[in-house]
Amino acid sequence: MHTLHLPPGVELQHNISLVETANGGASEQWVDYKKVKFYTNAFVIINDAKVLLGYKKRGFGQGLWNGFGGKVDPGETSIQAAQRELEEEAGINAPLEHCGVLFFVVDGADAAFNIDVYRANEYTGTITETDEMRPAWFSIQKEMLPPVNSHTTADCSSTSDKHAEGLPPIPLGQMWADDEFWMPLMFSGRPFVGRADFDADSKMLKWWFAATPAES
Ligand SMILES: Nc1nc2c([nH]c(=O)n2[C@H]2C[C@H](O)[C@@H](COP(=O)(O)OP(=O)(O)OP(=O)(O)O)O2)c(=O)[nH]1
Repeated sequence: MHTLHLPPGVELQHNISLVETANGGASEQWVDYKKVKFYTNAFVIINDAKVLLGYKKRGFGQGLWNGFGGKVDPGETSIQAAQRELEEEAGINAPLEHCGVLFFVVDGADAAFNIDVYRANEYTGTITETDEMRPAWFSIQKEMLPPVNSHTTADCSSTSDKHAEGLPPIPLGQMWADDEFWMPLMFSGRPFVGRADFDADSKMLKWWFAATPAES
């Protein structure tokens, strides 16, 4: 297998084999960055049918739907930060599992974001709106499942699952533009890495994603 050329900032924690799943953008070059800050982003996914997102009411990413997360504080591990942020922003606890790493650069920002992405299939507690986030459930539309799975999902459309009945589909038009590339990898349980660069107006300039090979 040929060696993948990882974009600057994307590092592999383990020696896993990866296949490229997406790349593109009008820019030739990746945006330069001087330092890196560490963040988390967590998703609760029930029965592969619905996902909990939060509407960001203020601050960075205001007006967008996203998982729950934020900065890793000094003295905290990434998983501790992910659990704390999920509780602070949605009022719940969940057995989070690491599922991917996203490297995110905004042109002109002082630091790049290294985002550990987590998922869980269950949660405890009462989902609660906070000053920062308004949580809501969305059904996982079939298009968010990778094509390789389409033959296995044809007879059991996730949107017809009783857990997702009546829910709106994931609002990709009101989310960060890179999410459509890696969310399907998260839903299919394929560990992923990727990088997305944005200009100051949140337009995506360049992107690259890879994941472990899909099971055939
Ligand atoms: N889905 C998605 N999330 C992203 C992208 N870029 C990006 O920073 N995020 C996430 C990572 C974090 O969960 C969140 C930014 O964190 P934040 O702005 O809430 O962090 P913060 O420092 O205010 O956190 P806090 O500790 O004050 O809660 O946005 C992206 O391209 N897609």
